[in-house]
Amino acid sequence: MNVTTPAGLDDLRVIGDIGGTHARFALAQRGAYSHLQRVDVAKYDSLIEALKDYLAVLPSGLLPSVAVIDVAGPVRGDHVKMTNLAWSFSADDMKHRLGLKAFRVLNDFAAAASSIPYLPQADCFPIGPDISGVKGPIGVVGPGTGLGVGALVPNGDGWTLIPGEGGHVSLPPSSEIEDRILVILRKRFGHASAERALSGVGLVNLYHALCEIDGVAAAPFTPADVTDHAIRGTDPLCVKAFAHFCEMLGTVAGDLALTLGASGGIYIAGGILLRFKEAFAASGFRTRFESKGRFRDWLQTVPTRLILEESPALLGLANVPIEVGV
Ligand SMILES: Nc1ncnc2c1ncn2[C@@H]1O[C@H](COP(=O)(O)OP(=O)(O)OP(=O)(O)O)[C@@H](O)[C@H]1O
Repeated sequence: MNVTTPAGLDDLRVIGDIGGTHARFALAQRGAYSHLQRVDVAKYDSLIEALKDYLAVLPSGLLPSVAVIDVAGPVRGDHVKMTNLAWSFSADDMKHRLGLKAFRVLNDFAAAASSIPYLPQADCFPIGPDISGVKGPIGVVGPGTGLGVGALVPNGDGWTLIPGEGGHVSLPPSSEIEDRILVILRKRFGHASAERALSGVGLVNLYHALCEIDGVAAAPFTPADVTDHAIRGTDPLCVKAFAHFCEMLGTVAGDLALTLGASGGIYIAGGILLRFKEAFAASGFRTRFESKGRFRDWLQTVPTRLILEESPALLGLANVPIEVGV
């Protein structure tokens, strides 16, 4: 007989947040997690190798019976393929090979969104006015290796999770210079998605486009070089690239708020901006977020917050329900 435990929070679960650059593994039970380990995904050819290495060094007696994993990419059915990493797997096959009772896979920004109700206030840094007491749908957007987008919609006492691929919406330019940036990115990529500008590589794409517009040779900068020069003010085109990055993110976040009717707020996640919270708060992000013509008044009531937790998805994975067959 197949009995199901609706939440499955009592089972010791191994959780994993698999990004395009790092994977973070931990153990979770009753909504809290411990034994966090971050690994470089480039060191492994597959998820099972990385997961087995993590499980092998756990203290004896800690044997998870279920797994809840998120990946950067769409999750449709049993076979999962990541967008920015050459890993693919079958959830059912993983369950059997690891001898687990259940193996659930979510999109990484669905996992990040599901953490919002559990995030301590200290981990939410207001960008713009500190608006509290809001209710309603919540959006999450996060530049990292790619651009992740997810949402939570209130449903009775709980939430419905909306995974999507909002990082691949078309890039919305909102000024003459951004129109020119868009033309350059479209020539290069065909479809110029938001992710082409709003990610680690996107920062470099913006810098290159600005060099082309100014007719100067681009230096071989990494994303970290671009932000380093921007924050220290040592390269004017890096300063501009970071400014456009924040403003374009404001446009995308405002679009998400309007599309969802996100009166509960828009949260910014991802590994890039939490390194620069003051510079981000001082940027044109919030002004751009509110610049939506007749909807400015409404957007002024919507909070925008930077998540300071490095991997909010883990908190989401520790709390999502999982059906455990016994
Ligand atoms: N200081 C920095 N400034 C700008 N971009 C950076 C910086 N450090 C890393 N990045 C870029 O951020 C992206 C994500 O790297 P990060 O180290 O945040 O990994 P992560 O948190 O595991 O993200 P993901 O889950 O997307 O893999 C990469 O494209 C990387 O080049």
